[in-house]
Amino acid sequence: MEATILPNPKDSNATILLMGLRRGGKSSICKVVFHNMQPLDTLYLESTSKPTTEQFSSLIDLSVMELPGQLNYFEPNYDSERLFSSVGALVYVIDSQDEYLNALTNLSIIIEYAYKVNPKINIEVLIHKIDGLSEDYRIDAQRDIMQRIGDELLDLGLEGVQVSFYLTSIFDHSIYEAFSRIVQKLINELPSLENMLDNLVQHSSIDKIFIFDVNSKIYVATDSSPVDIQTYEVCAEFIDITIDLDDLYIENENSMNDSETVIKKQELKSISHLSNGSLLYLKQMIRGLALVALVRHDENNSDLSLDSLMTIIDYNVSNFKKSLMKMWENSKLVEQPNTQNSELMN
Ligand SMILES: Nc1nc2c(ncn2[C@@H]2O[C@H](COP(=O)(O)OP(=O)(O)OP(=O)(O)O)[C@@H](O)[C@H]2O)c(=O)[nH]1
Repeated sequence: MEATILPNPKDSNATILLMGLRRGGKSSICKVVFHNMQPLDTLYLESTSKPTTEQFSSLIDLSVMELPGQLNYFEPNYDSERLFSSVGALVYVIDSQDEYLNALTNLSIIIEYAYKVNPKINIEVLIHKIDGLSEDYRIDAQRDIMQRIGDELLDLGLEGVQVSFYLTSIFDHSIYEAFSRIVQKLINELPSLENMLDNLVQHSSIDKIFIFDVNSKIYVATDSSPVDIQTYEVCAEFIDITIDLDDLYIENENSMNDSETVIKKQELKSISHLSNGSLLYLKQMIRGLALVALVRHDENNSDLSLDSLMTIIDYNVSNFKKSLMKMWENSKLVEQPNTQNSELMN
C-alpha cells in the first residue's frame, strides 16, 4: 500500500485547503478564479481524482490545494495529520442546489479532526451555487446550514470553534469576495496595510482603494470603508482593460521593431475618466499586485485642478509602494530567515 500521496504543503500557514463532496464546485472555483475560465465552460470539467495546487502571491506566497471529493482522507494511508497541521484555512464547499445533509455530516467530521490537530486553523464554509436559488431561499439555506453545523459542533463538544459562512457562485463576483476575505485573514500585516490605505484615502480624494492580485482579482487588502460589489467589479475589470491595452501596445511596438525584440518592461499605470466625473487610477505594485482606486473629482467644486490632484496621488501612491516593499522585505525576514538574499522582487 502506498504510504502517502498527499502533497506536502510548505510548513507555513499560507496554504488553503479546498474540500467538499464530489461535484460541489471545487475545480470550477479554481479554474474560474485562478485560470480565468468562463463559468459556463466548467460544465464540462471532469471529476478530479488527484489533489492539485494553485500558487499565487500577495504579501506572502499563498497556495490553494484542492482535495478531490472522491478521496477519503481518514484512511490510514493518507498522512492527514501532517496535512491539516500545516495549513492556514480549510475551505469547505457545500452545493446549495443539492441535498446537503451528507455534506454537513462530512464537514463536522473534518472540523473535529482539523481542529484537534490544528486549533488555529480558520474554518470557512462556502454555501455554493447560490445563483440557482431565489433570494428568500438563499437566506433560508444559510440559516439552516449554520444551525445544523452549530448543533453538530455542540454534540461534538466543539461549540467554541469559529466557522465563517459565505454565499457564493462562480457566475458573479461573490466567489472573489469570499476568497478575498479568506486570504486576508492569513496576512499578518493586514492591520498595518489597512491603516496605510486609510491614510492614502484621506489624503488623496480617494473614495475606495483595493490592492489586487492581478491574476486572480482577489483583493488582498482594501481601506476600512465597506466594499460595494459594483465598485469592486469596476475596479477588477479596469485591471483587465489596462493589461489588454498594455499587451496591444507591446505587440505594436514589437511589429515595428522586428529586429529588436527586447521589450522594455515598464511599471504599469493607467487612468480613466468615468462619465460621472470620477476617475479610475491603477498602478502596479510589487509581486503581481496592483493598486486600483476610485478617485472623486469635481472640477467645479474643488480647489484643486485635476493635474494637481494627480500629482498628489502619484506622490502618495509611490510612498505607499515604498512602504509596501519594506513591509514585504520585513515579512520575508520573519518567515524565511535563510532565504532573504535569494529571492527577487518582480
Ligand atoms: N449553477 C452553478 N453551477 C456550478 C457552480 N460552480 C460549479 N458548478 C457546476 O458544478 C459541477 C461540478 O463542478 P466541479 O468543479 O467539477 O466539482 P468538484 O467539487 O471539483 O467535483 P470533484 O472533482 O468530483 O470533487 C460543474 O458542472 C460546474 O459547472 C456555481 O457557482 N453555480
